[in-house]
Amino acid sequence: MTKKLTDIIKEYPDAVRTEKPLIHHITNYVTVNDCANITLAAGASPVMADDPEEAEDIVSLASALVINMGTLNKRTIESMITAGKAAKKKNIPVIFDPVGAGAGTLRNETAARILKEVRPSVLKGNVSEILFISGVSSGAKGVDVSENDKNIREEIICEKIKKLALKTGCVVAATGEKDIISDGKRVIYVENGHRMMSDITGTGCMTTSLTAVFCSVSNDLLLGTAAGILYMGLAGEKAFNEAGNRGSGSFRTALIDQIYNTSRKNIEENAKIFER
Ligand SMILES: Nc1ncnc2c1ncn2[C@@H]1O[C@H](COP(=O)(O)OP(=O)(O)O)[C@@H](O)[C@H]1O
Ligand SMILES: Cc1ncsc1CCOP(=O)(O)O
Ligand SMILES: [Mg+2]
Repeated sequence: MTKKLTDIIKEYPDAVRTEKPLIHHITNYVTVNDCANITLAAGASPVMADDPEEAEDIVSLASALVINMGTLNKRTIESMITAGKAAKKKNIPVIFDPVGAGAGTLRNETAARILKEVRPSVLKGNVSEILFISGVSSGAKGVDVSENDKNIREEIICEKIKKLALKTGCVVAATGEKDIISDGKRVIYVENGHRMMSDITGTGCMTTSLTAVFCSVSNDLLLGTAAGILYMGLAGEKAFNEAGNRGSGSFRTALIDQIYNTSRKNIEENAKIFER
């Protein structure tokens, strides 16, 4: 089964470089530049456009839409809903990252509203955000995973994700040391990555951008999502080997370099992706 998954996913980077899909982002102002650069590094083309007046025009040109609620405000909420609905109408995959869900009323209500009104194709967040949306009260204080949630048993997370996928109709992914992805029936685990990835802001957001990139060239959103997470994890491991000893700034640059230099050999030799 592992061989089959990697055999499919290893074709995606070449497809992206051939098709150069446009990825519309409505995202936060903390990590927006890293998201644009990781999208380019993967061979796709980013456009960041968050005004309600142009949301529909821009998304109609795109091959995928990222909705990232990291620095939410009333104006961008309107854009997220408008662009999200327009994308769904045109069958453009919508990747929703509910950054900070659980941290306050505006975020919590907006996440619920986007799930209900847009019905995203993929819901991808860190384990605290996904557990909160699935109804488990989260100990998270902001946008990072809580210590408490890091220790929740894998089987419990897996069950919650499967149920949430069935309830929302989304492919659901929870990231962390181990990443778990499900469409409600199939469950994929990715065990690549490095703990230094949580020493910089933006690894989650960049993973969401990559998920959108690969979903735009895949006809299987479960595999497109797994690919975004897998390639980010593989890049994290190599970036650590190359630059981890220099510190977190160099590690961040090395991560983008590794996506730029993604190789078939790396996925063939190092991917730890399993379907159980
Ligand atoms: N302890 C860890 N070990 C390995 N990979 C990790 C670890 N923590 C996070 N990652 C990886 O970092 C990326 C971002 O995940 P995460 O930190 O959960 O998201 P966020 O930045 O949204 O909180 C994912 O690719 C995930 O697999
Ligand atoms: C720090 C911060 N605050 C609002 S959005 C954001 C970035 C979150 O990025 P990530 O989810 O990739 O850690
Ligand atoms: Mg995040």
